[in-house]
Amino acid sequence: MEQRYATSPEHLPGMGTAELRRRYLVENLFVDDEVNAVYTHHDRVVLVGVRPVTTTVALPTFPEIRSEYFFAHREGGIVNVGGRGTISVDGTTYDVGHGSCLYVGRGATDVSFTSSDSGGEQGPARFYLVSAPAHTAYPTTFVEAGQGAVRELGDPLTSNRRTLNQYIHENGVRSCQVVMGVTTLHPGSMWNTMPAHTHDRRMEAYLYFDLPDDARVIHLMGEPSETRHLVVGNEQATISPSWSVHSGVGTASYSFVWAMAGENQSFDDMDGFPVTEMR
Ligand SMILES: O=C[C@H](O)[C@@H](O)CC(=O)C(=O)O
Ligand SMILES: [Zn+2]
Repeated sequence: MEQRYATSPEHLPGMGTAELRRRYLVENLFVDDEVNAVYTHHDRVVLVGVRPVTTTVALPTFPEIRSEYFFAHREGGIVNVGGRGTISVDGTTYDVGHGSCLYVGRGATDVSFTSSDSGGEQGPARFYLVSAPAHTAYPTTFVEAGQGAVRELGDPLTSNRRTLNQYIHENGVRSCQVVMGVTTLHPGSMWNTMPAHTHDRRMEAYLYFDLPDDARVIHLMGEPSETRHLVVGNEQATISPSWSVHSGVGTASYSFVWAMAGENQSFDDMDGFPVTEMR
């Protein structure tokens, strides 16, 4: 498990491109038949990528979280950004298609991942797990792609028309900390989360997917008064500390999994600012 310690906004102006990417961009989560994990000390969120190809891949525990099994004192939300696959949780198997979401509650002991058709059009399943510490056990619950609470946002005239699906949230699948969903840009729209915001109560991670291989998302980060950018490829994640803007524009349309954890779960508890104040 890779350790990434928390940073403060004063650190940002001195960082060059390589350091920004090393701290806030996760490039290689999905490797054939492997489990890759990044521990971000921002709200103690762990990001995990699993890409089962030839075999079933079990979720191990990690020395860094000092627990007998991964979900001993954690919960997590999982979205499949690849081809159809299954997730087995203590003997129950969930059929998880592209864009569908499984919440796994604290106490789940044996969790494993399988691709249903790794040679298919969408390739092997790619399971993206966002985990945070949990104080109690909520039931493991599956949500089919598109069956969350839907918000239609933006306008094609400003190139930010998008459909947001909330899967794990206050009025949907319950959790201790993790709030999670998927946003899909409409064809011809390129901007996500513009106008942008921060939320000092929660960190947030974005995993961009369904982006063509030769396209990129220019992802903005930093305090609104001092922004930087990351150039992000398909199936790469960005870590956004509570003090950071998180908004991007693609060179093609795309989707992304957004996930948050921290002080509260209130989706609308955001700190907005006019775009004219950004620097
Ligand atoms: O705090 C909420 C998150 O930044 C995202 O849900 C925003 C988003 O998906 C969008 O505007 O497209
Ligand atoms: Zn946000």
